[in-house]
Amino acid sequence: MNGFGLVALCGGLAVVLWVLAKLGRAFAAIAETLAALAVIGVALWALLRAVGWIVRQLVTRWRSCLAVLAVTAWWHWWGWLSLALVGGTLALATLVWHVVDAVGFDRWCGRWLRAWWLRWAVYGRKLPDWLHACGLTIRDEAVPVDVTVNLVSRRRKREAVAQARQQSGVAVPALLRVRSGPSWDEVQVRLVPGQKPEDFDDAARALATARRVTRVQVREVSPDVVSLDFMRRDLLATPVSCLPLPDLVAVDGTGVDLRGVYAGRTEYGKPWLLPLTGPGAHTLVAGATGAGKNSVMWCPLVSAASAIRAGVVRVSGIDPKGMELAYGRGIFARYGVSGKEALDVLDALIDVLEARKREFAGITRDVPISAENPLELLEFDEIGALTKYTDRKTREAIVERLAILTTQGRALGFGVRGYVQEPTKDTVPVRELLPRRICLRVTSKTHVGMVLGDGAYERGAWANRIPESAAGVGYAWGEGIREPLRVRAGWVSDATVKALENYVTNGGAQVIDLARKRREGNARGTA
Ligand SMILES: Nc1ncnc2c1ncn2[C@@H]1O[C@H](COP(=O)(O)OP(=O)(O)OP(=O)(O)O)[C@@H](O)[C@H]1O
Repeated sequence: MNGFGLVALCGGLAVVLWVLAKLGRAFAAIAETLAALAVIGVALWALLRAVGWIVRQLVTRWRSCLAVLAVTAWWHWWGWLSLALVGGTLALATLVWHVVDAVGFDRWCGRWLRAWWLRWAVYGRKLPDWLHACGLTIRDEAVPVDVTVNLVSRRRKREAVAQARQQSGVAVPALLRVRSGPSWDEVQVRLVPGQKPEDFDDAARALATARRVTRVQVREVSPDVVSLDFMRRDLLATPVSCLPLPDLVAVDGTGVDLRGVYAGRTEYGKPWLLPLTGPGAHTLVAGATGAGKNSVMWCPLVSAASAIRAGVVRVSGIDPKGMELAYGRGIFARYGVSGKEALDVLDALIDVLEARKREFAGITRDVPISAENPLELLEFDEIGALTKYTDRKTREAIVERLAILTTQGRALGFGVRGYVQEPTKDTVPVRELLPRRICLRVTSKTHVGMVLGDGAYERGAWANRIPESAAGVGYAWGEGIREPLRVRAGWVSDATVKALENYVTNGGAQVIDLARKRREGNARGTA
């Protein structure tokens, strides 16, 4: 290579080196810019997430946020000592209030504090896990599941599982609201697409186990919101009393609303009202022996005592056992024990029904209840004894008359209430004609469906699990009750039945002598 070639080579190398150096600098500047942009981007992203979190907390937990803000502001301006003093005084005042007036405290303060605490400490933290464990989450199958479990500690493990669940596309119903009553927590959740309220019905028992309570009631609040009601305390654990008999002197009118008379207490601590007239007055009460069917019969009668006394309600009784109703015989205007006597009672009622039809046809669509046209209430104890376990002719005649009374009776002022141990269609052929159903303790899960209808057990009517010690406890469903309602009938002692008899008869039984009427009728027929 000559001198010129060498110079050209060196020159070329120098140019390449210069270009490379320029390129290196340009790349370094680009990389620096990208790194700076990445840092700014990450910082912005973190900031946005933080702002989003704060806004979410402010919206969803505004009370807690306000409390934290107030405490911080107090600390900042007036110092920790005054804050501790005020906090201590408030805590002491709350404690005294609770001790002096527990009911008032719970109503005005306790339930808010408890709801707030339960949301933070229990439902907010644990509900997503319970819902997931009970199969109440929806997983997006398109996203691969990647669960990482950290075994270091239970808390870290739970966080890791929760995070894994989030990352794996699992949609968990959102917790909307927690309310806490004296015995129930109402926890509202929003369903995720793909879920239906029935899914929660099916999981009710599993949820109860997860929360370690004996009962969970699922209520549909709106199409996509359900309330999971957790029963913390059983308000029906002890017997419920019936109403006292009215003061004889004080009663001028009847003062009884027959569309809803007191029959006991509901599991929510409210009075349980049963209609004796109007839609849904015909009632079927089912329960195994000793379940407390008679308190469902006596308690409303005690509540309607002044109306019975005033003649606005006329009670008839069919008592195949000849024991239960016989104890308050004077209360019943008509009374029968045997199949034949039962037919007499039913025929007498049908006579009144026909007479009312003739009198009111074309005048009114509903017979007004009054002393002239009283509510004719039929109490039919052990209905199965005469609708199944008797001779075929009597059985058919009784079923036929019951069908007439139940299908035509409502508008004409008649109410039929039947009590049965075995609620099969075979035993009570008129079962479907008694729309209001009450299921006390029964011996089998299938009986729950027979009494309350399909799906009642799944929706929380666990009547086969009522303990023998809880006589009078049962589930009511039908007419105006959206979810099975746990109730306990008011306990009526023998002395109260006697007092009721004495009260409504004004000291002496006023009964219609059906046998004499029949004899008179026969005599008229022969003449
Ligand atoms: N509401 C109630 N609260 C507490 N105890 C009750 C209640 N109702 C009934 N009992 C008690 O339970 C027992 C059985 O009640 P009851 O006679 O009403 O049962 P039943 O369902 O009519 O049984 P059977 O069909 O055998 O006559 C009674 O001894 C009574 O003391």
